Amino acid sequence: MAETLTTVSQPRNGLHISHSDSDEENGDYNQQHWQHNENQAFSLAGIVASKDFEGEKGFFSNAEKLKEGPEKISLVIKDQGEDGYLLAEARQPLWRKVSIPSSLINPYRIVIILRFTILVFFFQYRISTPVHDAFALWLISVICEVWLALSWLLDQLPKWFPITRETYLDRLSIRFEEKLLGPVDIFVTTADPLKEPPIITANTVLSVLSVEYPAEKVSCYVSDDSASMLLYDTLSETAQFARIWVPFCNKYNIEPRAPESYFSQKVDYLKDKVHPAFVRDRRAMKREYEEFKVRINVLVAEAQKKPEEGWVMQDGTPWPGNNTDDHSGMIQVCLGSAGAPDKEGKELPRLVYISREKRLGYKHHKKAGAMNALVRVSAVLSNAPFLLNLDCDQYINNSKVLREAMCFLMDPQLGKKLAYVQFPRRFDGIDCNDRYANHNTVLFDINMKGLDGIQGPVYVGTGCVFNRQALYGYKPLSEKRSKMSSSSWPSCCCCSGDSRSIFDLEEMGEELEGFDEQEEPSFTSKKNFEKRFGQSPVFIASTLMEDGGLPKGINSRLMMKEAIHVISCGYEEKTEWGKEIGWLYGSVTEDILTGFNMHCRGWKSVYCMPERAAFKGSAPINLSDRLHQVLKWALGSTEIFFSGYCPLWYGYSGKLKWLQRLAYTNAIVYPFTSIPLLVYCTIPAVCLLTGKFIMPTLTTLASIWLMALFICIILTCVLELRWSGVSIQDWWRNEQFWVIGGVSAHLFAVFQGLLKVGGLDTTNFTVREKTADGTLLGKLYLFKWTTLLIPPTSLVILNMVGIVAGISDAINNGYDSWGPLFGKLFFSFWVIVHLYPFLKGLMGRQNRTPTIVVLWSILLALIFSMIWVRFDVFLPKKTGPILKQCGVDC
Ligand SMILES: O=c1ccn([C@@H]2O[C@H](COP(=O)(O)OP(=O)(O)O[C@H]3O[C@H](CO)[C@@H](O)[C@H](O)[C@H]3O)[C@@H](O)[C@H]2O)c(=O)[nH]1
Ligand SMILES: [Mn+2]
Repeated sequence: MAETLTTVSQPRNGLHISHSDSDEENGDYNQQHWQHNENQAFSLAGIVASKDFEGEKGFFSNAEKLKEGPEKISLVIKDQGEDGYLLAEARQPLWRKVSIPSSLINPYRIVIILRFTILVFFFQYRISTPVHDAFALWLISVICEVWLALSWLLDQLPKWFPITRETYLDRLSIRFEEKLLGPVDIFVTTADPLKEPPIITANTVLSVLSVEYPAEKVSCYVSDDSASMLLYDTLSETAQFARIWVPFCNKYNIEPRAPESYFSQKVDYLKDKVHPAFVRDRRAMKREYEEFKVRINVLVAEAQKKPEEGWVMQDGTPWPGNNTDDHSGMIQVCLGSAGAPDKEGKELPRLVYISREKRLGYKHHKKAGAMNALVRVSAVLSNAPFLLNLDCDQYINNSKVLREAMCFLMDPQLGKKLAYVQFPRRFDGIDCNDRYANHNTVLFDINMKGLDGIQGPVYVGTGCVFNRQALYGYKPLSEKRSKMSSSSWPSCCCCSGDSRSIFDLEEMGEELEGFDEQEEPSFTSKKNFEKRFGQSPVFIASTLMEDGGLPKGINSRLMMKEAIHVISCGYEEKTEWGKEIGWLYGSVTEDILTGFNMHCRGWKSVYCMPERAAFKGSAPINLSDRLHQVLKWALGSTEIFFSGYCPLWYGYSGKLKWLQRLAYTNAIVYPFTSIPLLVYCTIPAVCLLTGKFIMPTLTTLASIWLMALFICIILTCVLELRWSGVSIQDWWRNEQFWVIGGVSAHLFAVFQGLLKVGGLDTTNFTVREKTADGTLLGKLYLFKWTTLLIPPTSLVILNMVGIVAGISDAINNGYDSWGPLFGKLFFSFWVIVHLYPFLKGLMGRQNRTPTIVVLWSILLALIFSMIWVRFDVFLPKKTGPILKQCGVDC
């Protein structure tokens, strides 16, 4: 293969070799490359705590001189000629937008319009025909109907342009040599080793370390908000185990690369493809993994009881994090380039343990705060241009996932405007019926595809690859720093030309003090940068490196010192962190808020659904935990609603597309729909009990409107399922859980949100508990009482009583009343059917089906006994008047 090697130096906005005329939406061909000074800080070993700097004693036993200067990047351009094919192939786009076939989408759109039109006529009829003997009931139900219809519209419109996308990983490899792929910093957040078992985190970390990507381009940062020595020890063990696990993964190209889930898969050794060497190695590896697990379990067991004098590290020094809420920042490089090749001598990705400083009196802002600390510390230590964010229980299930993301992020056109690539969340260990709609299929397979066709999917908190620059509060590249004097940098007067030179560390020599000796003009802009990013010159310098990489000329000791500095608890004071940059504070759903702010700035996002699920995580599978999770999300939304960031009135100066705004509005106001929902679930019971109804006797025209409406509702659903490929069962689960969550968690969220606004609520969410044995469903039947259960329980009882009362009443009043009763019963059954999974959850495990059967039997028994009683009453009733007459007469 003839190759021409061309060396190019680094231009500002990436190098444009070719001449494509295709537009951004199709990912045209241009070359881009990434300059990266790898591993500078990773030759360090030893735990670093901020207090150690106070005494100025170095912790860096084997601190290494840095490699000098940025490496020049070689671009390989395949020669024309026999390899013309490759060149042609490399010029092809890296991804393609796949529209939904118009035969599927157009009928869907037509039905939506039809449904909307019919709704208008329906409401015209509803409003013009009040029920006079039940006016209040009628009024309430009409208000609820209008409200629900609006919420439907809010949910429906953003699904107008659904798309899917296709990536071409082979073209990515042809176009970008391994060396040219963009480096990625991967963040794993943990907060509590008791609720988040270390073995789960270890699995996530192992899946990261063995990801199919050049090892020198991957750094894994594990954030530990609990400052637990258990996690720290676990990571050291994990680093050791990675030395044999990673080569095994690469050798046999296995999936997934999280050992727990890999070994729980069945392998058919009788299949002819299985090589004997593989069988042998797999067995050996399985044994190794079991031993690894035993070691972790020993650590966990040891960690159960904290010694009085606190934890002590292996070398005898006390553990700096003995007080979880008040401790210094800690950084430990568990795997670095220097001393950490794998068993076969190949380089491993870097693995860094981070525990940010915590002090009493400083808000730590939970996950968002942890993420921001990670953004800064990684900027100082590796500064990869891309970031992947994972919860500790979300492992990489598709080892090519980083390449998938690069197909978009490294696209020379789209990449400039792309804030993040979001992958769907998929889960392990959910009961096969998915009783509480944990898979969230409707969100991940319908709504997100719809958003992808507008401005991009919302950020869901995990499984998302970011463009680092998008987190720094900039607008997309075209109007970014080169025009810093404009809006985003109001008082910056001196940034003509290449802003990078302002903070070129090289000019300032190795010591940071160099920054303090800046001349006047740079000084003002330096002040602006500090106001924004905080007082770290190294960090500020790193933000100016558009393509990542570390500034040259600072040594690793300084880097570590800066790293500790940027994770100190006071670092964010008087800066824009959490307000304009990084993960935003102020809501328990920091994810929606952060993504929303990026979209407001004009960034796009992309939804990527590789065939093999990209990530997998755990989900709360029992009723109470699930309701609490939904409560947390809904409360997060109400918080945003009452904050300054409500999509109804925030960000009109920006570049948010209006359908995208509708989608965000929907994501924020949905908890409020719980109010009409609750009312509407109560109405049928009230109707049955009072014998009134929300509608007057139907005219023929009215029944036609009603029928048409029902048909349209069913049709939209059917057509939606057809274009999205979602199964009817998943959809139904989602409907059910929408009602269950609506009348419990969402409702509470609304009130707690209101209380919070009034400063009265102090709800604190702790970390959700994750189970290590994802395959065991024991927890599904775990029953914990929470107040969340009250409203749905009451609804069930109320409607059951209503049914009983209604039926007995009808029996009492003769067969004429069965007609109107049918309508009321229908609505009541509708409520009960939706709440059915809730009812099952309420029953708990003890004799699963029997209890439910018992319950139903009680209901039926009630009905029949009522019938019997009524018949009994019925007989004297008929004779009653006669008797009475008799009595009068006699
Ligand atoms: O003080 C904290 C609290 C939490 N976490 C981490 O944050 C992640 C999410 O917390 P979890 O308790 O698992 O919450 P979930 O309900 O599963 O969170 C979902 O919803 C959140 C809010 O929308 C998102 O941020 C999450 O990514 C998403 O998984 C976990 O890795 C935690 O370790 C921290 O690092 N520090
Ligand atoms: Mn989680």
